[in-house]
Amino acid sequence: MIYITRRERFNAAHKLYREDWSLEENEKVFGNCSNPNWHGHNYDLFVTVKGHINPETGFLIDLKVMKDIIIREVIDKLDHKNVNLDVDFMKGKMASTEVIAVEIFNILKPFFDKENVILHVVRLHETENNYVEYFGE
Ligand SMILES: Nc1nc2c(c(=O)[nH]1)N=C([C@H](O)[C@H](O)COP(=O)(O)OP(=O)(O)OP(=O)(O)O)CN2
Repeated sequence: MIYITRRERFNAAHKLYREDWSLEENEKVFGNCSNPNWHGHNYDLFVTVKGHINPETGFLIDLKVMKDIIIREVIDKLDHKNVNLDVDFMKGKMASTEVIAVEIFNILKPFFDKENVILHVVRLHETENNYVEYFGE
C-alpha cells in the first residue's frame, strides 16, 4: 500500500457565527472569528489517496489527474469566495475548518475511489498553526 498527496491552495473569506444566536452569544463562543466584518485565510489543502502501484506505469495515480479533479471540484468553488455566502456546498453549514474538510472529502470521494485507489484523508490548514484531518469516518 502506498500513499500519495497533492497540495492545492485557496484563499477564502468567512466568519464563524450562528444567525439564530445574538451577537453576544456568537462573540462568547467564536470570539474574533464571529466579527461581523469578514476575515480571510490562505488555506492549504492536502488530499491523500492510497492504493497499489500500477506496475506498468509506476504510478498509483497520475498527479496531474489528481490536480485537475481537486481544482475542478473544490478549488474553483472556494478560491476568492466567501465560504458563508458564495459556496453551494457550504450553504446552511458552519464555515469551520472541520466542516469544510468534511465537505471536501465527501465531494472528492467518488472521483478518487476507483478499482486500485481509495481517498485516504483530506487535511486542511486554516492557519500556520491550525489544521484538521478527515479520514471519512
Ligand atoms: N475548532 C475550530 N476552532 C476554530 C476555528 C475552526 O475552524 N475550528 N477557526 C477559528 C478562526 O477562523 C480563526 O481565524 C483562527 O485564528 P487564530 O486562532 O487566530 O489562528 P492562528 O493560528 O493564526 O493564531 P494563534 O496566534 O496561533 O493562536 C478559530 N477557532
